Amino acid sequence: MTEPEGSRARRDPDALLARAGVRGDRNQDQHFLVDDRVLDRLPEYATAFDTSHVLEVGAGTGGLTDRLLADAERVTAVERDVRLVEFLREEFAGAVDAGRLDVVAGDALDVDLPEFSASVSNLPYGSSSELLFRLLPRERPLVVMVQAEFAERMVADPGSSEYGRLSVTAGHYADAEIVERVPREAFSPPPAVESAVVRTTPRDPDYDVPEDAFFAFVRGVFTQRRKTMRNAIRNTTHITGIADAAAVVAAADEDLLASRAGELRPQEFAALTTLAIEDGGLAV
Ligand SMILES: C[S@@+](CC[C@H](N)C(=O)[O-])C[C@H]1O[C@@H](n2cnc3c(N)ncnc32)[C@H](O)[C@@H]1O
Repeated sequence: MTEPEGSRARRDPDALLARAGVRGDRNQDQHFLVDDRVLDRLPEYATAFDTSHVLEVGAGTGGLTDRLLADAERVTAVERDVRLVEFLREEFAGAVDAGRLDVVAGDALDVDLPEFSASVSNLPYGSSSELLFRLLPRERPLVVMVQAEFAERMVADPGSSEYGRLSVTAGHYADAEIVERVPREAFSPPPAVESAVVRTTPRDPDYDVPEDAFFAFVRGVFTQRRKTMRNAIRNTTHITGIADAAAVVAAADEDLLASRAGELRPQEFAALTTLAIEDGGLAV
């Protein structure tokens, strides 16, 4: 009989790599976590959350999957590399047969995602941004390993050089914090740069705005982050979808118009988006 995952010693990540018979391919964003202490800590960052169904994006050789199965009732692990999908299904056959693990083969940007209660993932760095734009709107807690510089952009405050569209998006959906920095040596092969673990806790924003219009506005004006908002609004109608930029500029607060996108708080973008809808013909 297969031992229940919760009661067994954790799998050695080097042994998993050896059994899988693969080497991480940098071109496929394959940097496997081989530091036991980091692997053990990742699920601990999610202990305050509902872990009845944990989503793991990019399961690799299963070092993290193994730790997640120890705590979670169910895990869905998405993996794009078919060799690794086959390996995971064999290595974790007991959990698969028990209905506790579903290994989904495919690109996490395209596959149908389940109704997960939280996600704990060592994300493929090349797709971190698109993956977060997919995961954050699901309004579930996330514990994600990303490049350190990316993590800093996620948690950045207005006025800092790291503040941008990613910070506004993360801040719209959640409180985001860096909980750990992880050196390159924790991975095989080591990535080019340091990594960090970010935890996001979902909450409602303290403003009310139609989301599609808000994100179209934010996406547009950040393409002109060196310009004042007055010029950014005028120059980006092809991205924002504003029909009458002059009307928005005429109605907007002078201080906001003289600022740059990197200085505005999410609620100020929301106020300008509302003007763009009411006066500038921005569709919702
Ligand atoms: C950084 S590795 C993490 C592996 C494992 N979770 C670990 O911590 O050791 C990222 C994994 O995501 C897979 N991957 C890359 N892009 C992907 C995508 N778009 N969708 C699903 N998996 C992807 C890679 O094959 C790789 O196994």
